Amino acid sequence: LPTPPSPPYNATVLILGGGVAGVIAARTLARLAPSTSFLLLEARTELGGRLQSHRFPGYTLELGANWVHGTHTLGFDAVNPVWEMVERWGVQTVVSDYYGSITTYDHTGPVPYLSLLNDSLAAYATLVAHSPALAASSNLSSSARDGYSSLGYSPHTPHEHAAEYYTFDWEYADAPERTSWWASGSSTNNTYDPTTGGFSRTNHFSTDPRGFSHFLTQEAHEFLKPGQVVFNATVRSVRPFYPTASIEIELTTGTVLRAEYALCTFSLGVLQGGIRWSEEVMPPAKREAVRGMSMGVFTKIFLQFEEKFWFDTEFALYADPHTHGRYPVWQSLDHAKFSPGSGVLFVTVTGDFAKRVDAMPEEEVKAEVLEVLGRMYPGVEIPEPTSFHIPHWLSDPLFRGSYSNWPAGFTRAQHAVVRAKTGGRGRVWFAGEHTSERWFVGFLHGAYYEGVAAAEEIVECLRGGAGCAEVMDFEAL
Ligand SMILES: Cc1cc2nc3c(=O)[nH]c(=O)nc-3n(C[C@H](O)[C@H](O)[C@H](O)COP(=O)(O)OP(=O)(O)OC[C@H]3O[C@@H](n4cnc5c(N)ncnc54)[C@H](O)[C@@H]3O)c2cc1C
Repeated sequence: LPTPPSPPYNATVLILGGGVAGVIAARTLARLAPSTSFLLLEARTELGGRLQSHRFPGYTLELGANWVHGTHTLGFDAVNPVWEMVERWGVQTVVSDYYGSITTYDHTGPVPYLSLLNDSLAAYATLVAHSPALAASSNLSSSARDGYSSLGYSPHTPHEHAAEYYTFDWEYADAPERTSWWASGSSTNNTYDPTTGGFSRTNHFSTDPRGFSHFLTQEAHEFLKPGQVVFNATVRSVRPFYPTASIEIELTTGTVLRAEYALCTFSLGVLQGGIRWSEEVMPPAKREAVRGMSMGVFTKIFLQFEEKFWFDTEFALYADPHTHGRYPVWQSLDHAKFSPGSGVLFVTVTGDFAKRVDAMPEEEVKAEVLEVLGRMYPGVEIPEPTSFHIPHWLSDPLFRGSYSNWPAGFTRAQHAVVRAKTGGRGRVWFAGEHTSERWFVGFLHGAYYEGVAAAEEIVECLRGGAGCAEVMDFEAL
């Protein structure tokens, strides 16, 4: 049995947030230091964080993460740990055919421009292939747009812009102008290229009616003991507790919890503006670095119709004549591979356009989406959808965006500050998708590895090792 914490502590370690990073950190603590008491605090009533689903009649929709990006390549060692859990718990997935199953449209209806998509894919492949050389030359400040331009790729027409959007913005949730060339390439290679330590080039899409989060909740059920998780626990402030040089967490209910150590796994968006931090926990240099990174917005808009009237491919790309990123990427779930007969279709928006959509009344968004469908299908009277749903990741105070993006000009040193532990004597660790340098584009596997790494350091610290000692000198920054 775990040793009870000595008064005045509620636990030796408080884990803040029950997404992938928090749950996997808890699992790591339970495995490596089973006698250590910990409490996982989560504002919602379930685990999963940005793994969240919603039901339409007969179909489970993934509002957040939907894909395992990269699995495993035969003959190579690297295996995506999320893929291992997905396989272990029998989560249903199918391979997404991003480039082989797509129909192209513009405002006049179906228009063939797949060759432009292939050009943009080739440009993207060259862009990411250059990232190791950039890292070696320490030339890390260029944007992906600088990279494209220097490689001779520059889209001009709406079709070319749509093709570039599909290969870039749709992944990074932001535009090439605002995204680091080096970091986007490095994260892509570390995920997809087995020859540079990545997993594989396949993307598996969850179709599990229990929700994609099933793998994480099952993993949690296996090791979490009653009383180790507190739901409906929304953290309001994090500060040191001086009498014993430990950490004090105040919930929005006014309840105060104390622990020797804390691990904060809240999203970058929440770190940027959702919590009252004491200066010891969020020194000015760290606050500045946190603000310097950006939180992308990736919003899927779901529609269900009585019956399907659209493309038979998995994906469709729409090129708007005037506005870049206006309802560009469409996915059909009423497809033989997914859920035939479901009548479900969704469109994804990102970046500035997604920010606009997040702030609009849903009826207006619906009207715009139906208007675009009308342009894609000029001869079809577009029916009223029977169900419609938009997740609001940006305005949700528990996330404040979808996943982090590494801006052009943001340095590795600044990122190290975002990740660094604080609290005077190293009492608060930070982990989550945004703290992963190797897999920064908000990947589930980045969150996983960061949860493991932070918990391992805490265990080292508990054992009296170096984990506690090495605290960054923020004053010197
Ligand atoms: C729309 C969308 C699509 C995505 N698609 C993919 C994909 O296909 N594949 C992929 O690999 N990744 C994808 N991602 C990214 C992936 O979901 C994240 O990288 C990952 O889930 C982050 O896990 P985390 O533990 O770092 O953070 P989170 O999941 O955000 O966990 C943090 C937890 O802290 C809780 N919390 C926040 N504030 C407080 C507070 N004040 N008090 C208490 N609790 C609080 C939250 O409720 C949450 O449960 C997507 C994300 C989104 C939003």
